[in-house]
Amino acid sequence: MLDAQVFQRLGDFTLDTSLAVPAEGVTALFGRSGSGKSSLIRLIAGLGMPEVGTIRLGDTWLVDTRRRRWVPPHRRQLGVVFQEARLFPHYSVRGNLRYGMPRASRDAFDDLVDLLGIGHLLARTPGRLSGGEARRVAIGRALLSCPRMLLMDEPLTGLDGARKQELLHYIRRLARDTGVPILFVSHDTREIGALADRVALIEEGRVMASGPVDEMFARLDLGPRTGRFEASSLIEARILAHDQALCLTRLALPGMEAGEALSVARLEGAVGDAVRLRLRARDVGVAPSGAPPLPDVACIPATLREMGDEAHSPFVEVMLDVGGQALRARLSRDAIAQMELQVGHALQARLRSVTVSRHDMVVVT
Ligand SMILES: Nc1ncnc2c1ncn2[C@@H]1O[C@H](COP(=O)(O)OP(=O)(O)OP(=O)(O)O)[C@@H](O)[C@H]1O
Repeated sequence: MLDAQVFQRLGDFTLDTSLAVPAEGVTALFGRSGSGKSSLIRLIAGLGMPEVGTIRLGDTWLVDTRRRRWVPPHRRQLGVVFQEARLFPHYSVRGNLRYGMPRASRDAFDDLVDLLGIGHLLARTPGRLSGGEARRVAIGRALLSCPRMLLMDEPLTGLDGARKQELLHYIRRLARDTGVPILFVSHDTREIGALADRVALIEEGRVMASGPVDEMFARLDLGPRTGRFEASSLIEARILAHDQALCLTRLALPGMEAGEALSVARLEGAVGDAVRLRLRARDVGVAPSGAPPLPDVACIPATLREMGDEAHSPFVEVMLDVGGQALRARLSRDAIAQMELQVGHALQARLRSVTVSRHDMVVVT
């Protein structure tokens, strides 16, 4: 859908990369501070021009330096949302949303207002909105311009935990219900775990790996290179039951035996809904197959697929296969030696319920 190949020098920094964003879902552009995320997004949005390169959206050339082609930002059919909402302060929310809105969007107005939960804010001015509300309005305004793609540069930065969760929920709904593909810049693995379908990892001005989010989380080689990509896995679970009295939801994880469940804080979804779980490697333990159960600990039959080789560390990251999905665990060298673990061994993965917080779960259907 979007293909960019750009070269640009910015002082001592060089952006020299390719990026491909598919026509559906959420693609996260992830990298450390100073890796070139904003510079790349600016070139795509048309806020700068590469020295050399091409940017193509579907079959439309936005940039082709060899042919001296450069489409200005307002004609790129891209909706852009930045960290700060950049609303017009003297217009009401309704006025902000309608500003520059093409006729074609009139029918979509009510649905989008509904989808973003901003109906009760329409008469207010931006000064009377919370940070999260203002960003929802900014997203609405960007979408009402009928964009072919939405670019979001760290739209959740600076929001507190609850507002962040709320906005994450709305962005997920947008991606699912509007069909507009989203390119989302973030350096927060939680956000990426909750939102992204694909991840492009940028380092020193170059996208050095990209792929489906679960595969990217599962790559042992990416952890040390990115620093902040905290070792974790994304696992798709299903809601088995809710326990109102105990305020719990019971989840079935892939490969789990009948009767087993992981109990987590009560979730909103219905029985049978899929839940995306982000599990930190340090919270996953292993035990020999057939080891006795423990209260509040879920057991999943697993196979040891891969072992990391971080030298000079007391810990080793290992990759387990649970029901066909990849689960990362961080084990001490001591435990590995005592259990005589080797690739191919069958064992049990163990998860304590309390290690999975609300921020690590998102209902996806
Ligand atoms: N106009 C400019 N002139 C000189 N250097 C620049 C310019 N714009 C960006 N840079 C440098 O380019 C590098 C990449 O910056 P960029 O803002 O793209 O990084 P980023 O990944 O978005 O970082 P962050 O997560 O902190 O926002 C940085 O070293 C920055 O100092």
